[in-house]
Amino acid sequence: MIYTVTFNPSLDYIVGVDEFKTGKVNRTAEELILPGGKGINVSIVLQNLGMESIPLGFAGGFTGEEIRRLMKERKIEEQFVRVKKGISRINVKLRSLHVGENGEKTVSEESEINGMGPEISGEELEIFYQQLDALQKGDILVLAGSIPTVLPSTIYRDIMKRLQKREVMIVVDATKNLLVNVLEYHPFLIKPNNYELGEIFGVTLSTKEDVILYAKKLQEMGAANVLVSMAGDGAVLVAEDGSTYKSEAPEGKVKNSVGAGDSMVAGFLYGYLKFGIYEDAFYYGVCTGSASAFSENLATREEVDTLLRNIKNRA
Ligand SMILES: Nc1ncnc2c1ncn2[C@@H]1O[C@H](COP(=O)(O)OP(=O)(O)OP(=O)(O)O)[C@@H](O)[C@H]1O
Ligand SMILES: O=P(O)(O)OC[C@@]1(O)O[C@H](CO)[C@@H](O)[C@@H]1O
Repeated sequence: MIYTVTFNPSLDYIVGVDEFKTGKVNRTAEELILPGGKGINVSIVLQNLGMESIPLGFAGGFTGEEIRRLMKERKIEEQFVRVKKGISRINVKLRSLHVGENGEKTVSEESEINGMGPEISGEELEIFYQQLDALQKGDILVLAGSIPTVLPSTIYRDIMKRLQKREVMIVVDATKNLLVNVLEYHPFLIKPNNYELGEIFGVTLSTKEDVILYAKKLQEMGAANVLVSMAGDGAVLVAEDGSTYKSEAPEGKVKNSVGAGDSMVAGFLYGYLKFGIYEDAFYYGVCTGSASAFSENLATREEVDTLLRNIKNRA
């Protein structure tokens, strides 16, 4: 079974404002509320692609209940620990829409305000650890997203240490120390974007050649596969068998890029589990990421297949 972990789930309040102006009253032209948080997004996209997973994590308050309801509506069997203090966060995703002369709207800028999230007590954390203790050989665990500030930045590492003898395949999508700390436990896959990769080494990375160079450094530090996303510029993969892959992003009109990176993780996992070939996994990842960016919601099976067909025709 695939388990995804979201320590800090959210309700994503996605609003579009025509020509957004700071310091003024702006009114929404579009709005959408979606369950969010990186692990949750991975579970939703896996489900869209036809693969089951169980979301784990923590949810609290009325927002936590709404996140659970939205998962149920999608027929995803979450097992979130209910927390008593505080509420799950509401993350605001603001899109400024440029209205062209013909009335056509394009996203000109995307800004985000992510909330803090509830407290997690020692007891609540212990329930979560007991859930992890039930994982077995062959299970897959996706650790994705930020953690509430009350938790230590070694938490992903602590989880991997606890599971190290279980032969569980682990994927980590996190930033800075949360990511660097896990490398000695050899995650199967990590997926920083090029800014996050550069941040780790104190450099700015914009070309694919430089990205490959630094992705290899993370591989030397312990990661098996390093997938680096570069938003509209595509992605690179440095795979554990020594091969590297580069791809431009498929062409399309961006509607909502929130969750594109999570979709890429889901697509890569799906492709790898289905075909066992890194090249296929890579292109599944790229096309699933872009399919989400090109749609209001997260990528559907049909949207991914269309982009995959186009990318294959181009090669
Ligand atoms: N503007 C875009 N045009 C085409 N494809 C895109 C665009 N933005 C994202 N993608 C696709 O999605 C993948 C992941 O995007 P990105 O690098 O933005 O991930 P991320 O930074 O982890 O995003 P997030 O944290 O919002 O999920 C890219 O490699 C690309 O395939
Ligand atoms: O604050 P974090 O955990 O880093 O990111 C949370 C978040 O921005 O990530 C997802 C998109 O990747 C959204 O659904 C969610 O709001």
